[in-house]
Amino acid sequence: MARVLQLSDVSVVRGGNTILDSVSWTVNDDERWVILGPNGAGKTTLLQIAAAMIHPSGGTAVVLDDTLGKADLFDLRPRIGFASTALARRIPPTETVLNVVMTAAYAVTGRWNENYDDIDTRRARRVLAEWKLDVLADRRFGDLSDGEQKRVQIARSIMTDPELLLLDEPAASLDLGAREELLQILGGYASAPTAPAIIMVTHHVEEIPLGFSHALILEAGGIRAAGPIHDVLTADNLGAAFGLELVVEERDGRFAARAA
Ligand SMILES: Nc1ncnc2c1ncn2[C@@H]1O[C@H](COP(=O)(O)OP(=O)(O)OP(=O)(O)O)[C@@H](O)[C@H]1O
Repeated sequence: MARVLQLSDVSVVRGGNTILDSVSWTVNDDERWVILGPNGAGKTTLLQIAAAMIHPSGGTAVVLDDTLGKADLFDLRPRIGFASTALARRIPPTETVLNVVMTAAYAVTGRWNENYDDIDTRRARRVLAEWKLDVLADRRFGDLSDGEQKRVQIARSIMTDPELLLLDEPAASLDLGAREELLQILGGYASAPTAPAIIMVTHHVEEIPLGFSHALILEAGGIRAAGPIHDVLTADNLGAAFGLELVVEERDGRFAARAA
């Protein structure tokens, strides 16, 4: 077991607002975490720290082996897979699905004329097949459905075989069928012994795939609860974070929540 993320007293201050406040959190390489919390709690900001996209205003953040603020991020970034709607908006809609996934090998968005090795092409095609996208390889990204685009984003984020995979609301805006299809593939991926450490932000416990082992509930920039998923995703913890009485149920590894 190796540590992939270690935050010690991390704070993030933006425009005079404390967005994260003294967050201490450790993620190991055999753990798959889900982060939940109300709008504005700081979930995306926490993910940006883990992605080495921003530095903490205070405290220490070690991502993989590098301390943010001291390390050269050029080597670190390709070791981290990241999929979010904000990143997806930067993908040219006319680019083919195969190229969207393959360009991750060069950690670029917006430059689409690199010379690719056969090995990259083969790997991209294998990743596309794993994510049930092989038949769409030559289609334009912008012509895909929301569900297909979300799968392409994740396929792109795992193309480099990352040691840490970060997913910001991968199932947001999907219809029931597309959500379940995504969760099935993601659950299979997360459950495999070879899966990297994963941190996924979501708004709904129903969107947690199988294979996720830990949960962190963020509230107003601080941690309300963090640890093994069954200890953390309780009616008490979630009810307190969201400010209402909840019933939380788990069946066959999937969670559901509703007002009491
Ligand atoms: N650059 C910034 N300057 C000032 N405030 C910011 C900045 N970036 C984010 N914030 C504020 O920090 C808070 C946390 O934002 P963040 O996006 O991390 O929350 P979140 O939990 O992901 O929210 P949501 O669930 O709505 O996506 C919000 O109140 C947001 O308005």
